[in-house]
Amino acid sequence: MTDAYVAIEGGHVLTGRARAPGTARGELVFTTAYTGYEESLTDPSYAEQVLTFSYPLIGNYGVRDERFESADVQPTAVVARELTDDVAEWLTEEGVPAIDHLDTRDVVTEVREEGAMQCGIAAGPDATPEDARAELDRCKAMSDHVDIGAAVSVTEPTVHEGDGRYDVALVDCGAKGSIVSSLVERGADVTVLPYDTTATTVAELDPDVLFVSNGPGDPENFGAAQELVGEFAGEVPIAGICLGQQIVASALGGRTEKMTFGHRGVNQPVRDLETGQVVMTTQNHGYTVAEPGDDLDVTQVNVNDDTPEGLESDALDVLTRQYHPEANPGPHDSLGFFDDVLGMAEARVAPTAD
Ligand SMILES: NC(=O)CC[C@H](N)C(=O)O
Repeated sequence: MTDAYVAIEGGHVLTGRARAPGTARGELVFTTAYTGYEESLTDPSYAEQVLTFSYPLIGNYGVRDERFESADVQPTAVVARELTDDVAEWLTEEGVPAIDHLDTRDVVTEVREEGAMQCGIAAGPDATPEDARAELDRCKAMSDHVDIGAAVSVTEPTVHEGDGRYDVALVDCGAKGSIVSSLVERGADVTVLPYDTTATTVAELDPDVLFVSNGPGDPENFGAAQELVGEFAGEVPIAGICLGQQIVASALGGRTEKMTFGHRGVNQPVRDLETGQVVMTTQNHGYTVAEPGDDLDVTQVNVNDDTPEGLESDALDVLTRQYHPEANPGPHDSLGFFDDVLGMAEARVAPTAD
């Protein structure tokens, strides 16, 4: 049945089957993750994107909200080879258009060759290719979503209590829930702060770590978070994940750039330059740090393309990762990152004699 359309930048329209009705637009990206569709679909980093799953069957173990990373489905629309009824019903309830029965190999090949592209979606009994094209016409470039932080961040500080051993201020640029829980489980009280929090608020909290979260869009559209990093670097240990790494690098004199199609999946190999060890990581990013700046060292790289996966400064107590150590979805190989981050806090909580 053909009742769903994907209009792709450049003009052509792919056809498929509507699994959740509606119209939408966004940046067309793909993930190779073969598990963790609930986590991916609720990851705020996917805001303003149309998420294509390259794995051919999505939804075969149902939908359970305990696996959600946020309260909402975050991509503007979903594309897959085959979506189960469970996922189709969930996306219908959430009002997020979904399309299957198209050849996702073609979509992935095209995105790999042309880069992440704008697209328009129309799905449902009355949908037409023109509806999809009209959505494409209204689609903005990712970097033009200058207010994207406001759409995904808390509006008021929110406290998640651990056992009070450390105080972490988490700047919420679209944080995944499991970043918060990874810190709370390790004894941190986590104050989740709006993406545009001022230095005065952070100074009043006097945290042991300033942590910049993952999130959607272009890191250059997170000026307030960059200012916080610039203000507190050298005073308070700083950590960042994904968008957080990009924001930290930009704030400390580095530079970010957009990648052709990015890294999205759960088996991206990352090499630690000191130990030589390679770990499998979860990734979801379309920007990368092009230059780390003078203060930060690249300590980990992507095995496939050598892009920076870890940045550190011993002098400034900065530790960031481009991948997602919290997993959800994906392997748990790098959960130790959270111990290392809280290790920086340990030095402040219980300073050693030297
Ligand atoms: N997962 C993330 O934090 C994504 C970071 C950023 N929006 C990017 O696409 O590169």
